[in-house]
Amino acid sequence: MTAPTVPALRPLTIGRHEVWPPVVLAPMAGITNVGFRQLCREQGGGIYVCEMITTVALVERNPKTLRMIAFGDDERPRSLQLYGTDPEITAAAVRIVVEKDLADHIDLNFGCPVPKVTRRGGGSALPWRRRLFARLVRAAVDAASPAGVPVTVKMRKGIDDDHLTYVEAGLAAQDAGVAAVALHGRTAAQRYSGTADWDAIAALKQALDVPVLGNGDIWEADDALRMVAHTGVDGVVVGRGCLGRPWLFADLEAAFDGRPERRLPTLGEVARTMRRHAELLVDQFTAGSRTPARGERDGCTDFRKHVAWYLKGFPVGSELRRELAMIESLAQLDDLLGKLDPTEPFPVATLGQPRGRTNSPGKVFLPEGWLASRDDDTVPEGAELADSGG
Ligand SMILES: Cc1cc2nc3c(=O)[nH]c(=O)nc-3n(C[C@H](O)[C@H](O)[C@H](O)COP(=O)(O)O)c2cc1C
Repeated sequence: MTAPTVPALRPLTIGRHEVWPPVVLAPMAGITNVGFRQLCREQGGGIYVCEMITTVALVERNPKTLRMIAFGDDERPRSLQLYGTDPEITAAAVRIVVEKDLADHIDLNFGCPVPKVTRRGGGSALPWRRRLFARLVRAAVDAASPAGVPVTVKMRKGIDDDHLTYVEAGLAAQDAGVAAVALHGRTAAQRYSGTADWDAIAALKQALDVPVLGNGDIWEADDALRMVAHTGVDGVVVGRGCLGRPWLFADLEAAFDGRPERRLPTLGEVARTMRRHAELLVDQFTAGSRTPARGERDGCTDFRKHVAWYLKGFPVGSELRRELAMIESLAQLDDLLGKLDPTEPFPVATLGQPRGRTNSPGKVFLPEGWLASRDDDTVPEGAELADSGG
């Protein structure tokens, strides 16, 4: 396949931060913790967004939440995603971030499609209540701007095909002073099914003056170049494509630099990446643990969910896979990784294939009367989440 022609390749500018390549690791709850981000950052440049933090938990100084806000010493910009539905609570959370210098960039989550969130009017349901959306974004921007901390929003196309909000919400966010708008080209009803609508991303890019970031279905580096060529976006946001494949960030940097991609890793190289990932998670959990033994066990437990993604397509027996997905220590991991055939070539048939969450479309649960309440700017009751992550 010939490389797509990319119109304009410039560093991505978010406030005063200039980032090359114009690549963002999508926030993924339960995944993009400090250990995983370090692993990805070792591969290539970009913005690497922390797991989602809820504004209520931050304002209440929830200890688990405060531990989740962790960055590497050399991580710049320190990028944090907040989830909130109440402008005042969001502003209070942003003020804490700014006053305590917890982050250099704040992203607001308006993309979450899970029923627990949308049935209370939060996440991807919220932009529908357009006045509240505008008020919320403005509250965050006003609280962050005195410190020069840029605020961005990440959203979906809308609730479903009959209730699209993205252009109107993008313009409102721009008016409120955001530094960029990211669009995942799916509706809430689509969840993670079907393909992302890159035409919608192109339409948003046409409509806005602030940088637009495109999100959805970047599985390989070529996909990122194709998205830029198709939509003209200023940067790409990569989620599931890097699950079990953190080297995607090296490929993306090479692709944006116009260098050839690295050759695909053998199973031995994948095993070394798995070891590095587990080690970084153990470091992360040990830092927040009472004992090193506890930290090692918790780090290994966090690593387990990644095993199947790393081994996807490799001829590895189910018993070994099962054992790897139950590790409790790095020594156990070393022992099991030693049983893999290091010369096994990469399963090329898996290239470009969807990974991670691919669940089917579903009904979007909304608060009663939600669709009839576009201009109601009251905060939906009970929509704040007390707990971060998910
Ligand atoms: C496990 C998982 C957790 C996610 N958590 C968040 C989140 O906390 N905040 C958010 O804005 N999006 C979240 N997302 C959505 C991703 O950021 C991204 O928008 C989506 O996966 C589409 O991009 P992709 O096709 O590159 O995966 C999550 C996705 C997955 C798979």
